[in-house]
Amino acid sequence: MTLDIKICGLKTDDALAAALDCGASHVGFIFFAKSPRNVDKAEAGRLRQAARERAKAVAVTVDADEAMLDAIVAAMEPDMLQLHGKESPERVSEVKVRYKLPVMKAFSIREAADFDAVQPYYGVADRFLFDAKPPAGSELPGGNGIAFDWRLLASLDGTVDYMLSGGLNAGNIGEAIAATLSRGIDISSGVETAPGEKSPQLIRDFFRAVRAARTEGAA
Ligand SMILES: O=C(O)c1ccccc1NCC(=O)[C@H](O)[C@H](O)COP(=O)(O)O
Repeated sequence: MTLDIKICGLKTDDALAAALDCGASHVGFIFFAKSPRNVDKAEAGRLRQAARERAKAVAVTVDADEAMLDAIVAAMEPDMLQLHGKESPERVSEVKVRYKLPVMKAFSIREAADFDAVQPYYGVADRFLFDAKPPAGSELPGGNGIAFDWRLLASLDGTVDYMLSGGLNAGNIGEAIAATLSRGIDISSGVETAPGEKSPQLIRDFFRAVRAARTEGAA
């Protein structure tokens, strides 16, 4: 089974190049002013050119309105939209129709009951992203570098297409892959030296750890 790998919160040419050279399937750009990973629309449009034909460019937004989404879509021509706020199923549908793009809907998970919120989005969102619930006081719905209990994912039907996210890094990705049926993984702060500062070396280390875990799992 292939495993999609999304490197999120990219802002620089060297980090993007490392992600693409390592074989990232998805590269994410954050449009959220309070995030240290927030990127200017035009800059994201410039950066995403390198990803064409190599990886899917994902625009990550939080409860964005039409004006903001229109501007992002026009400036960077994403391949996918990641909705990381409290967007309702109706809103996800509207966004899909308006932009004719696949939508990945993010959910914050801390306990089993958090998966109850996912049900109304089946058949609406194209993919799910399960991330850890932000810690108290965090202004960021994502990118907090904390993991949730992956055993909770066992309650999901095996056909659910999701990306596992939250607090992944080269040290724990082997355990994460072994513990879940995830078809995709998503990482941000685990390949940073400081909030928003992606490290090409940490990106390479992460991919090396993924490859080692997959080889081990296949043996
Ligand atoms: O990363 C951010 O700063 C961010 C801000 C607002 C909404 C979403 C955000 N990130 C979304 C992602 O897809 C991250 O990769 C995901 O939350 C995992 O982050 P991390 O735990 O740091 O690996």
